[in-house]
Amino acid sequence: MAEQLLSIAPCHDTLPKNYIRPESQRPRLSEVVTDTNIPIIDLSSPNKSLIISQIANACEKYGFFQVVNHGITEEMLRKVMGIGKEFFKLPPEEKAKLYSDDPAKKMRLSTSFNVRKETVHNWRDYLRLHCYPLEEFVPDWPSKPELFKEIMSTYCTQVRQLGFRLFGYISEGLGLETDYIENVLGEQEQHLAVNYYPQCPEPELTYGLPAHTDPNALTILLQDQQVSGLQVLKEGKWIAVDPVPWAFTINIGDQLQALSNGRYRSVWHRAVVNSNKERMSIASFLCPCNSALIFSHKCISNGSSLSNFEWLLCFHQNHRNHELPCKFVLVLFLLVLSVVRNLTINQRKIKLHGSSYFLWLW
Ligand SMILES: O=C(O)CCC(=O)C(=O)O
Ligand SMILES: [Fe+2]
Repeated sequence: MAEQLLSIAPCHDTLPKNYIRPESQRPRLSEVVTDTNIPIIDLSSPNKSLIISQIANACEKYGFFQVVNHGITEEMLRKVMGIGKEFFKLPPEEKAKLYSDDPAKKMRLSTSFNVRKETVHNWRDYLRLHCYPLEEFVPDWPSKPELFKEIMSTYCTQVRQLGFRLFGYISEGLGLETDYIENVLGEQEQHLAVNYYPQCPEPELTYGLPAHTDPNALTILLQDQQVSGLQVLKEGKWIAVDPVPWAFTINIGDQLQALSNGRYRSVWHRAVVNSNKERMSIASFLCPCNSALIFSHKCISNGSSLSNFEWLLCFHQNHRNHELPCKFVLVLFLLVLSVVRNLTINQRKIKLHGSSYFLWLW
């Protein structure tokens, strides 16, 4: 029901019960570290091998980095942020028309994460759009605000180009051909999420988005310029990734972790909320095409064939939208496969990602 949208509901003085996390799962905001070491990489440097090595280093150590002088103009980014904010200020009846809680929908305005299944909600509304190929999806995008389609489609095209440039640097950093990752991922899907986190009466008790890794290949995030909220997990501590003016925050997703045989990490991250300012972020997700088989290159995986971890990701990618009985068979198949095949990467990683895989799948 559209009334569940936080951007429609009247302001709350206290946090409604169904947003309150159990004590042990709360964000403990006072323990968050402000680490200025999350790498900031200047993409305009004439020294390409320096860019490649900085990105490789960031991917291995952090799984996260920010890029500046990335080629997308400040004017464009201001327009995108502006139109996103305008969208969430539309009158309730306009937003209600776009509301859906069906995760299979390729254009939906929704709230929290998956309101149909979850017991505790997140303090977030979001507009989720499929963006590639544009001509297929743009006709169904919101027609208000008036310039929404025009600005967002230009933005998506530019972000895609930036993503491909980054794939080139990441491939080279792994010792592969420049176009290796682009070729493996195939005719990539691209999704966009405009995340809107309203002011929250009790930010200590809830999340905008709880800890997760991104299941796609690469995420290109435009953060709110005024308000921080993104945090990444490093060595057991949550580190705030404060916005750098008009930078993009880039993170490695699970598919690139698999492709790099775990050398580059898809890092746990979360978004927290605050009591005095609303926040917005715009995430662009580059995803392999549905038929892509993600496995690590033999140079990275020491000549081994598909590991279980890679199989999990392949199956996740290809079957995540299937109905429950089909998923059940797939999970059984995976379990048998796990036993039959000798694991080629260390057990701990497989277990960790196996469990996050099961979370997505269900
Ligand atoms: O809002 C943010 O800073 C994080 C968003 C995010 O992690 C996501 O959309 O997957
Ligand atoms: Fe994320």
